[in-house]
Formats: sequence, structure tokens, C-alpha cells
Amino acid sequence: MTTSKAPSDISRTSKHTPMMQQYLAIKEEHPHHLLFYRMGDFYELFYADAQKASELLDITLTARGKSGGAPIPMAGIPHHSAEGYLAKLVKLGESVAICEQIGDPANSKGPVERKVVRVITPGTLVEEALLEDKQENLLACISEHSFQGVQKFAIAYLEVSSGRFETTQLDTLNQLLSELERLKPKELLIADDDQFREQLPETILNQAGVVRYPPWHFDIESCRKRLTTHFQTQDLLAYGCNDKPASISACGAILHYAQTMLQSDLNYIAGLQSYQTEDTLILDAISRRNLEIDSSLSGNPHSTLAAILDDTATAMGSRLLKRWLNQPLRKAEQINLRLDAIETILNHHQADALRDILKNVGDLERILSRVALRSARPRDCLHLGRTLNVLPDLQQLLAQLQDSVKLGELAQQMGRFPDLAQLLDRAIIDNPPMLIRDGGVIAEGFDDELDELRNLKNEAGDYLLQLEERERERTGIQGLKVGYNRVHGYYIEISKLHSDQVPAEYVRRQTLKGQERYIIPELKTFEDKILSAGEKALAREKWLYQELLETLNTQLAALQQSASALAQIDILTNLAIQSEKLNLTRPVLSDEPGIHIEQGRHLTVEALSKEPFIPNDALFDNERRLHIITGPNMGGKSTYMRQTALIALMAFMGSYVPADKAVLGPIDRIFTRIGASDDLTSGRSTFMVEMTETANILHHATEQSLILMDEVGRGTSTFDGLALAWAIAEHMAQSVKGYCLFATHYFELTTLTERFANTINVHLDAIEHHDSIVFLHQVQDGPASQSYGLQVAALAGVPHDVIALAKQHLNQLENQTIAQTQLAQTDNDQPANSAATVTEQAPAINEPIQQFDMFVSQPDPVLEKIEKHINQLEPDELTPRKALDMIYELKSLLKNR
Ligand SMILES: Nc1ncnc2c1ncn2[C@@H]1O[C@H](COP(=O)(O)OP(=O)(O)OP(=O)(O)O)[C@@H](O)[C@H]1O
Repeated sequence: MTTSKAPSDISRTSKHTPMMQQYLAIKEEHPHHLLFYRMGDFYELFYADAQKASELLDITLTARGKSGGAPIPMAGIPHHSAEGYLAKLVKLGESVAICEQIGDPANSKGPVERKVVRVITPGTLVEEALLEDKQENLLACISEHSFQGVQKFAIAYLEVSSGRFETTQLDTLNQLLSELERLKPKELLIADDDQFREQLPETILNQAGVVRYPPWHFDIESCRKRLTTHFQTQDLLAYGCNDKPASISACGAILHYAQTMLQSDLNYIAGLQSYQTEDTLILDAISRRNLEIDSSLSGNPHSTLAAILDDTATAMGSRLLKRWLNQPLRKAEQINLRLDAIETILNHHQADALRDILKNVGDLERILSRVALRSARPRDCLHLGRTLNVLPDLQQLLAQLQDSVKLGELAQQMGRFPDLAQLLDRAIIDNPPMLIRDGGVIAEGFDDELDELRNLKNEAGDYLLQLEERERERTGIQGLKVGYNRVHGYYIEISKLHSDQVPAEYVRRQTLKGQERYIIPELKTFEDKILSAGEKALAREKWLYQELLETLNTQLAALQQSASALAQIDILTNLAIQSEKLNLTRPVLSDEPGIHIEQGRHLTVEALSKEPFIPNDALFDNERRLHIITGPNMGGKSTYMRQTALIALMAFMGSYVPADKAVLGPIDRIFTRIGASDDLTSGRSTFMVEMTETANILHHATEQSLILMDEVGRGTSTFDGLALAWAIAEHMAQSVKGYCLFATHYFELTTLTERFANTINVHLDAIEHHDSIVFLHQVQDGPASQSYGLQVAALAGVPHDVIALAKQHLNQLENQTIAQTQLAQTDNDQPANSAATVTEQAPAINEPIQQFDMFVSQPDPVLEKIEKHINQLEPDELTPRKALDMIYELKSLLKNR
């Protein structure tokens, strides 16, 4: 976090004006926040804050007089347009302390009393204008605790805008980092404690939004006290973390931070949930990214699973859908409840009807937090009212869907709030202004007193005409007029010619050239009443509005429950709609190990490709645990692997899946080792990243894990890569670690099937057609025959002369390899080079190296000759001399080619 202190030489001394002394005192409390200091209709920033704000917001940097003998750099923004600037600053990761005038300027001797009323930080947003409606905005906190040499880690997170508060305690730092990746908090609190910090990767410490929070806020006993006081409980048993010190510490610190930033006790945060990562299918950070669940590797927001699946009617539903996708369940009973709900909606053909109603549902979660913080705006109340009004219709529809236990539970949880709905209907006008500040929000007929005050103004015209008429008659002065001006208020104006007819009770207010202006007690009373009516009406309206918020707060917990139910109904409805639209089927979750997918598809590739998608089967059982996938570049290997993982993920999240049939046994984790890029921030090369990820898989995969490995070993030299890929695949086959899809261009690996009964070869194919190449995208059993690397390169636009040169190199390489193989077989004692070394070291590699055969697509007469020669050889009968002669012969053959 950046510091925006006033320069250090600006001490708070009497050299400064009293106002600057006040400013500096407040700034001292907020060294890390930009201080928005209220001056009349402006927020002003001074010194370094001013410089920073002028750069970030592109506003003018000027000076506000001098203080302590030096000019004060200043930048200001109008208070009424502050929200736009705040949104920009928050997006840039800045935090802003809002300092308001709280004293009465009329009664202040020195500067008006001011106070920071709220610090707006990226993770503690509640304002509609500052939040993205379809994205969660989380504040997270991580901590660790060691006891008797056992270290535990914890993460707590809080969504201030909805009141969701959760924590989990974990055994390893890796698990913690993985949770962080899943949650992607906008702001992260870390104890400013050297020991813990040293364990954390630089990438975490340096990321935007990290706040180093003083370690004493993490003290376990103080945190326990803070939490029990907040929840008004004796202990934390009900929240599942009473005996989890690391969790208590993270939760206590995060609550303290949020309360401080929002200057509120946050009593709407009514509960805390401890969750176990074991209850959910584990997806590590890398797999989350590789599977492009809610963010894509290319940055295209449309090429994610979330984007394809999300057509929810509410923002709450959209946010929850991403949460479900990122946290698939493991317990079949829970998953089946969701699937049953989708099936029931489909069977009753109610998806569209449900969605039509849900479209009228507002962002209740966030509105309710603002209600709790008493910062809800008139439109929040309007949307809340509209939402509550649709609940009866929704209940009626859900009543027809009682076959589903889940929908029954959700209907009950959703409830009805007829009184509140009616209250809101009566209270708020149809199209209220943004703010209550200027009134005009409370509807007519809601409050007699307000109506009377408002009527007073409307009736004033009639009353004055009547008064004028009456006084004319009484005084007999026909020219008498009732008038008003800003300075003197209401008056009766009479020409000086009639001064002698003016009654005694008329009091002179103003003398003009030809007229006198008077006031009478009745007019004075009217004036007092009318002039204060506007003010009083506004005050009454504000009071009524606050009362309305208070009334809503009495039912806050039930309303929050209702919001949560609505979000779930929205997702289930959306999943039902999508299953028809995207042609999905209900998966079957079995207790038997294995995966059986028929005609599976990759939703994103299918949606974004112009070509028809070719569906494929995937069958894993004890005889088919390790699939070695070969096939040409662009053949569809990655797509096939990813679609298998995505189908599993969708099934475990409780969604229908893109396949004709899917039966899935228990799965505990999905691992992926796909593609690679340099992780420059952590100083790791492509190969290092690849091997770190592989090591993670080898250490943590269990027999229930689904593992995708794409081209392992390609990041290093051919033979090192081959040797590693070979050993890793062999290890997977031997140790029966999960269900593994292993895509490779090392053709040698296809021989593993001969040694391991649980390993099979599958391949994707292509055919050459005229000058082009057609990919079949069809997965078939058995190894591939060709790689088509050069053809794919040509297709990609690599210049012809480069392709021609590549062909020459390819031929040379092939010839060398064959010769080396021959030599190695001729003289086992003298391995000629590393190719032979690999062959010798790996006992499994007894077959001739076929690696380069993969690249051959045209028969080559010279090669055929060489092949013939070699086939006629009897290696056991070869002397070293004969072998050498043979090499000379091969060489001359190649030379004459
Ligand atoms: N089953 C399929 N049906 C239709 N098109 C497909 C299918 N599978 C893949 N494709 C298309 O082929 C392209 C390449 O697929 P993919 O990246 O999976 O190939 P690959 O074999 O992994 O290639 P490489 O070995 O070069 O990484 C995809 O972007 C997609 O457009």
C-alpha cells in the first residue's frame, strides 16, 4: 500500500493556520489513505495527497494560500460529484478517508469540527456506484498459528456488501495460497509480522490491495473476545472455529478492520461460517486458470465457462454461480439436491416463468447491507419493495415444484414479507431522486404531517388572496396588495396616499418612494409557518426515511435469508434454461470408481468455433486409468482433456453436463499441467514452472484425482524431456494415482501400454487433403501415426522456404537418429551420445526410437534404403569394425541423396 503522508517537514506546529493544524492532525491518523477534507461544497486534498490525486484523477493541482510560510499544494473535487472520482481511485487500488464537517459553522470559534466518517478501501465497498454488480468484492485476511511445532494457516473473508463472513483453517501454506487464488480478494490483510511475511511469496506481498495490519489486531484472545462480543455469544462453537486459533485470529482482525473502515459495528454481519476445503472438490490455482472457469488465459471474457453458462436474471445469482463453479461439491447427496431441482423445473416447464419473475428481483444482498449501514438510497428501497412484491408469485410457482426438496427448502427460506412490501409501496414514490438530501422521496398519503407541510405551500397562494380581499374590505383601501420579497418576507403594501387609513395594528416594515409596507400578526404567523414548512417537510421526510430503514432493519436477518434463497433459485433456473439451450444432460454420480462420458463436448470451444464440434467419449476404469494421448498438433488433445475436466467440474457443481451420458465416480481433486509460461514475477522459467506443477501433482494426487498432463517435458532438451515424460507417465501408471490424461508428442510413451495393464493409448487423427490437412478431432483407441508438425506450421503461415528448410533438417535428424540407434545396438559398451544413453538408462525403452517417425509424412527413398539395410543386419554378429563400415556406408548413402 502506498503512503500519502504530508511531507515530513510539515509538522503540526503553531506555525500553521488553525485549519491546517486540524488537517494535519487528522492526516496523521490516516497516513496510508488519501484524505478527502471537506471544505464547504468541496473535498480538498493537500500536500502529497493533492499531488497524487491530481495525477490519478487528472485534476488541477493548485495551492491554497500558505501555511507555516510555505504554499500548500491543493487539489479539490466538488462534493456532489465525488462518487465518480472515488470509483476511479478505488479501481486503482487506492483507499480514501472521507473527512466531513460535523460541527455547526455558526457556533464554531476555530475551524469547524471535522471527523473521518468512513474510509473507502477496495475491499470494504458498499456503495452501488463503486461496486461491479456481477462480481464479488471480498476483503480477506490470512494468518498463521504455531503450537508445539505444528503450524496452521487460516483465511477469513468478508463481503461487506452482503454480510457473508467465512473462514477455513488449513494445514499448509499451499492450501492457503490456493484458497486466495479462488477468492481473489480485492483487499488482503496480512499481519505486519516478519516471521509470517517471510513465508509468503513476493507475488502475494506485492500485489495491489495488500494491507499490512498491526500484529496486535491478530492477538487470539482479543480476537475471540471481539467476535463473541459481536455475535453476543459465549464462545465460537456455533461458528465451527472455537478451537481453531488461526481462524479466530484472521476473523477477529478482519472484523476490526472492517468496523474501523466503515465506522460501524456492522451488526448486520450476523454469522460466521467455518468451511472445510475437504468438503469441496479441490481445484488448485493453476487448474482454475487452465480450465478457464471464470477468467480466460487469453483475456477474452467470453471464452470462460462462467460466461457460457451465466444467463442468470439477477446480479446475486451471477455472483453465486461463479462461486459454485469455483467450489464444486463432493457429497453426492448435496449435488443431487441441485440436480433434482433442475430436473423438476424442466419437467414442469417452469424455467421461463421463473425467470420472468426473477427479472424483477433487485440486488437484495447488497441493498440489505446498505439498509443495515443506514446508507441505503431511495432507489434501494424502491428495488427492495419491488422484490418483495414478487415473492408471492414466486411462492405460487414454487408450490408446483415441490417434487424437489431443495426448491421446497428455498421457498421456505425465501418467505414473504407482505407488511414490508406494503410499507415500501406506500412510502416511496415511483421514480425517486438519487438522494434523500433534497427530499421528494416519500410518497403522498404516507404521512399526514408531511402532507400537511407540503400542502401548506400549495395552499399559500389561495390564503394570501383571501387575506388581501379581506383587508381591502376592512380598511376600505382598494389598492392594498399582499406581496413577498426575500429580504423582508411577506408584507401588505399600501400607497402613501392612504397612510391615514392604515389600521393601528399595522406595523411598518419598509418605506418606499410612494408606498409603505406593513406586517400584521396574522401575516407574520403565516410567514413563519410557510417559510419553515419547506424545511420542516424536508426534516420530516428525512426522519420518516430513517424510520423506514429502522423498520427494515428489524427484519434484516430474515431478509438476508430470503436474498440467499433468491440467488439460489436464480442459479437453478438458469441451469435449467441452459441445459435446454446447450443440450446438456443430467450426470449420474456413482460410488463406483471410474468416469464414463459418452459424446462429451467442450462448451466454450463449441460456442466460439464456427466449425461443428465433434463430441468424444472418455472412459476411465481400472483397466483405463492412464490415457496416453497422441496426435497431430491442433488435433484436439488439449480440448479433449479440458472437456473431460470441465464435465466433471460441472457435474460436481450440480449442473447438467455437455454429454449424451456421464457417470462419474468420486473425484477429490482436479489437477492440470497444461501449457506453460514464464512466471517472471517469481523468477521461475517455463520449465521450472512446468516441473513445479508436475511435482505438486506427483505429491498430492490420490486415486480419486483427475489429472490432465499436457506435453510434460517439452520445456527442456528433447532427451531430458522425453526421459522425464516417460518416467512421470510410468510413475502414474505404477502408483495408480487417479485418472490421468497424458497428452504427448513423445511417441515412445505409447509403448507403456505393453507394460501396464491400466494404461491405454488413444489418439486424434488428421488426413492430408490436396495441399491441406484436415483434423478429424475424433478420439480413437490406439496410438497416432503422424505428427503433421510441418504441415501445421505451413497452415499457420510459416514461409514456404522455411518449411522446405525444416524438411531438410528433419530428414537429417531422422537419419542421424537411425544411425545412432544402430551404433548403440552395435556396441553397447560405448554409448555414442545422449540418445543412446537415454535408451540404455530407461529399461523400458527397448524398442527402436520412433520419435521422428512421427514427423514423416512422405516416403523417402533414401530412408527406405537405409531401413532395408538395417533390417538385414544381425547386430549380434557385428564386430566393431563392421559397425564402423556400416556407418561409412550410411553416410555415403545420405551424401548422395
Ligand atoms: N472435438 C472437436 N471438435 C471440433 N473442433 C475441435 C475439437 N477439438 C479441438 N477442436 C479445434 O481444434 C483446435 C485445436 O485444438 P487443441 O488445442 O485441443 O489441439 P492440440 O492437439 O492440443 O494441439 P497442440 O498439440 O498443438 O497443443 C481448437 O482450438 C478447436 O478449434
